[in-house]
Amino acid sequence: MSESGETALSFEGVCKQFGSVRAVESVTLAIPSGQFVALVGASGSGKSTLLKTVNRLVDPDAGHVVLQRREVASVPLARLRRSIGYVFQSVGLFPHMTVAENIGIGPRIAGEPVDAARISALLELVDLDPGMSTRMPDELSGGQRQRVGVARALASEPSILLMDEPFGALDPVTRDALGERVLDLHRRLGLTTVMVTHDMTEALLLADRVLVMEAGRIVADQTPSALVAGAGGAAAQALVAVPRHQAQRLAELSQ
Ligand SMILES: Nc1ncnc2c1ncn2[C@@H]1O[C@H](COP(=O)(O)OP(=O)(O)OP(=O)(O)O)[C@@H](O)[C@H]1O
Repeated sequence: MSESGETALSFEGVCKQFGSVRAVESVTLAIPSGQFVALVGASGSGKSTLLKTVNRLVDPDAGHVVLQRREVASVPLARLRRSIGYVFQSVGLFPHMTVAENIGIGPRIAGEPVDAARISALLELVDLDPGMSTRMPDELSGGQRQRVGVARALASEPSILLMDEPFGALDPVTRDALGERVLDLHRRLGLTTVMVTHDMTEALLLADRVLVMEAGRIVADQTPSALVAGAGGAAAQALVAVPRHQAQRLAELSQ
């Protein structure tokens, strides 16, 4: 972790309701620059909704979201989204565009197209052969597509990376390798990263800090080592019980 002490992203009393569902309920939180945060919790607890308030895919009913000292609501939408790398589970590559065109789409829309050397460098960042730049998305494996999604998210040189279940659809080996790669990029590029995941093992192994959401609220805010040591309360410990139990069973097998 290379935290500068400066706050990169903060939520102040953020609320979002859909009809009668209180998806996000009074979330107040500050994320220092350079931190890798995992956001975990049961399905429907509000993780994606909270993440989407940062790039304004969701506008809160109340409260403020502040990114790099500017309230996101006051930043022109295109500029805001260019300053944020966003990776989501379904990747959303354009099927009729090559890998290179997909990676360069953000800068191109902004009128600052990237050259072939930059595309190659971005592909290398995510461990893909630059020769893949001319392929179409349907000529890639799921893991390769997700790597292209990460390269695309990094193309505008964002300082913050938001990931919503980025590895959810991948096999465990690919998932592990890509998680390590993203952690490496997070460190090397000095990013601030917020990752939504259902996988507590992934959260514990990748993040500096784990936030647990329940019914729209943050109910635990702990380091991985504190969580493993038993901190965070009942909801957090119910999630930690899964990897703990698996680790015990594996240890028994090796005896
Ligand atoms: N656009 C929407 N319209 C109506 N309800 C919504 C909308 N988006 C989310 N919700 C509801 O808000 C609640 C929180 O949803 P959200 O997607 O943030 O949860 P989550 O923790 O990310 O869930 P999952 O882990 O299943 O992705 C859920 O009850 C969901 O049905």
